[in-house]
Amino acid sequence: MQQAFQNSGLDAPDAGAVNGVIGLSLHEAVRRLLTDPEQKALMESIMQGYRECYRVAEQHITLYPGVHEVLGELRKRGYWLGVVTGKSLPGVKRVLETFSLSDYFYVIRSADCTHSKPHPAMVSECMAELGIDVERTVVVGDALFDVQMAVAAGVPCIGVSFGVGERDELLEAGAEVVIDEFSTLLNYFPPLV
Ligand SMILES: O=C(O)COP(=O)(O)O
Repeated sequence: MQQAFQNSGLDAPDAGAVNGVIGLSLHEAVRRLLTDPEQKALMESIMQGYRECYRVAEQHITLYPGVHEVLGELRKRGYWLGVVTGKSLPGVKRVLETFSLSDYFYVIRSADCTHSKPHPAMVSECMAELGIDVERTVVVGDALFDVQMAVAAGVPCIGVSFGVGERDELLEAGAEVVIDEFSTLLNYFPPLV
């Protein structure tokens, strides 16, 4: 993001500010970082610059340890998994395909198709598509916007400490618990079948 701002002739926002918009749609993230978000041409230029930088950077994405094992076990235990993301649909599909994760997820909502987090739409739409209600849904997320989205949707949220957000801010925003390792998730999802 910092590079994208510089490529558009602007000062780079500081790292803390960039960290604070992770999870939002690209449009909303840039809007919040710009001092004058009314400058439409500038918005477009930064967004385009970001996409180009991101395509280079995404080649270095790695998975947290145990992701395949945990997702496979959750599926085996009878849980229906979905992804709700600030990424674009092509972006999230590329990640899922690159890491052979697509088959774990029954439903995907991305911020280019509906409202950005922290609006509850992505969670609500996933529940509607799967035909399940708030009593049988849990959001797992690493960012403040994930917890805020879950709260707005009326769904409990398990926070994770190894991503964007700080433990305390996730708990303060309403996360039920914050876990430190991906595999700990299994403690909260006993077998359904
Ligand atoms: O990593 C991103 O690009 C956005 O984060 P998210 O997928 O948790 O919304």
